[in-house]
Amino acid sequence: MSNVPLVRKAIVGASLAHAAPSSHPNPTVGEAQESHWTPAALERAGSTLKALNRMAKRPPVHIMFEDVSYTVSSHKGERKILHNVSGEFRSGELTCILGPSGAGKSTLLNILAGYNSNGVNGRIAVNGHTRDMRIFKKLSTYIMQDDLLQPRLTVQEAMKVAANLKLGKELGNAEKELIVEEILQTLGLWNHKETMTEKLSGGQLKRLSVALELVNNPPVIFLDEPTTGLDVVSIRQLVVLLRLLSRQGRNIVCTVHQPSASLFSLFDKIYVLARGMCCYQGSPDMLVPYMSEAGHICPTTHNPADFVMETLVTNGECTAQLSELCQNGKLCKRLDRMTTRGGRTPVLHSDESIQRIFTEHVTKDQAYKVEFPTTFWTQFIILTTRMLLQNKRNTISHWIQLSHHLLSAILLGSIFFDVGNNAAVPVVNFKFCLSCLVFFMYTYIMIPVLIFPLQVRLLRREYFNRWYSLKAYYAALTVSSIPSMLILTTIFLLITYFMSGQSLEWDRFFLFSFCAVLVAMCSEGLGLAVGSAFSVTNGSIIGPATAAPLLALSCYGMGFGPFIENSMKYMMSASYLRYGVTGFAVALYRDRNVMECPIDFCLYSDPKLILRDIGMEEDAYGKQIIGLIVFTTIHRTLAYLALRYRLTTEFSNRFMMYISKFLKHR
Ligand SMILES: Nc1ncnc2c1ncn2[C@@H]1O[C@H](COP(=O)(O)OP(=O)(O)OP(=O)(O)O)[C@@H](O)[C@H]1O
Repeated sequence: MSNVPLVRKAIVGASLAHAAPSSHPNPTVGEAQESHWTPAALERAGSTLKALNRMAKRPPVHIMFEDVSYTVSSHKGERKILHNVSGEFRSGELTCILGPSGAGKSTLLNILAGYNSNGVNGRIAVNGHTRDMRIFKKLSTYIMQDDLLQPRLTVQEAMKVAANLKLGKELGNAEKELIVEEILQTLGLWNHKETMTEKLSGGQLKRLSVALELVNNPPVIFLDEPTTGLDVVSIRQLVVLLRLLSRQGRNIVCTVHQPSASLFSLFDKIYVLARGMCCYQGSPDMLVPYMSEAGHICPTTHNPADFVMETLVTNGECTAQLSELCQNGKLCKRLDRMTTRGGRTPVLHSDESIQRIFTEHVTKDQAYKVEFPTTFWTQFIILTTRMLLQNKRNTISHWIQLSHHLLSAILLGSIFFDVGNNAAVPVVNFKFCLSCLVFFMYTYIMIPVLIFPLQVRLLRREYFNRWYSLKAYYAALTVSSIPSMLILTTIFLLITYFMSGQSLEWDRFFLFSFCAVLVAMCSEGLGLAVGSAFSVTNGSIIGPATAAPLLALSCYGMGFGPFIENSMKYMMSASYLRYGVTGFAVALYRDRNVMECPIDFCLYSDPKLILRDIGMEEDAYGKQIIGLIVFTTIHRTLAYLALRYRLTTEFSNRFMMYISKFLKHR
């Protein structure tokens, strides 16, 4: 391909280097405040990111990909989303992946960040070596389009958690605080450090997403549509910020829908995708000459980004033509000497020097240690503290749950008022046990089914960016839910147990309550398993649908206990609810004195007979507790595996693929 002599003049837009000098003695403190958050202030603020620069130097990371294709399978057959695209993204550069909607931008970013691996073919290399995901994940961070931030934490608290998890013992507390302060000041968030994350504006949220991931100074940052939903000023501020971060030696790659002309000129490199093919790769200045070479002349008054998008969308043959011209990304159009509009020349390492620095760091640098920066216990303590703080601040949820437990307890207490020691109505008291069982089952299955899918989205970014291990998160999740569960369960039981007139023996109350807590924990485990694997909509169907047969099995045999068939006994032992209801009944009736009989004759004055006729005569309390503990462990392990599978692979894609393959072969 011949070089095009025509080099388009600098495109519209204020140059960073033309910014006026600061009058503030400390630019990071004064000028990065929101009201003065100009590109010039940012540029100067960035140069004073001393704390970040003091951290372990990260090697330049240069990403090269060759003939990358991505195929998805569905019931309609296979569909190729990316068609053997190639390209390279270099350290010290800010790259923009551009293209019409549905071109495959997010898909390419997902693949390069390592978020998608299923159905991907081709070669992805990091500094000349085939990418090792375990190492690459430590060097890169991925800020996704729909990233959610942890709620009920202030900006500073969120940053502190990030620093404690991501920096570990590498630095002391004072240094971590300094880094947090500097990043917040640079990103114009220092004045909002006490603001709760859910109260931040869209632009501030995006900046906080970047700030959280900057804490450990990653050499590669991927951002999917960071400018979506922001106004022009915020977009510009964000891109200027990314540009200055790239100037510190980072490799920053983002997708942008439709950059304005001034924004376009801020990127060092443009990678144009259309219909899963690369149509251009190179500096923004070279795009117009490149298009002219292919016979598409951009009017001088036109924004080159708009022009290329319009041409690709309206001219069907243009995609294939441009893709051929740049060899689907194998060719990169650069100026011979790439100078920025301030006269500064970014240092672009030759492949050999990058290779050398990389190899040195592989052996020496902390960055290449594969383990997490903190130990399991540190992660567990930080995450448990965060979850307890978030739970404590969720006052609306507390009131809802407290009201739910109080009202349900009063309702059940009223329905079954004083039936506990009445030998004339033993079946009614058994129904009381069943009602308590249903209460604990539905309450504790449905809470995680409804809440956990959102938690999974919150967890996704932190887990993918290796803040902590899933085991530590899961252990913290389990432990942090126990205090409120214990308090609410005790309130419910105190009311219902005494209102329903059960035997006033503390040991019976304790055994009944212990069994109730285990039913609640076991149900919560089941709810977590459903919430980990399914969306709220599907989970709301699957949760109760799973519980219904278990409930039916738990009360089978009422009235004909001695005649329950062996096959049914086996099936009933597969329902954790059977252990629960048996535990309740045994706690109330085993080794108990004769009950009161307010009428002439009561068949069930002897509690032994009740246990016999509901088929629980032979059942020991300890066996029920062991059964509940075993099922709690099974449910919670299933939940952990479902969560892990969902976070580490494209679970739903694979699942759908297997289903479609299965249907096809029938
Ligand atoms: N797992 C999948 N299954 C089926 N189709 C998929 C899958 N992932 C992506 N696609 C399809 O691939 C195409 C490219 O999707 P992608 O999200 O990468 O586009 P994009 O360029 O980021 O679009 P936008 O700018 O609108 O976000 C779309 O048509 C999308 O429907």
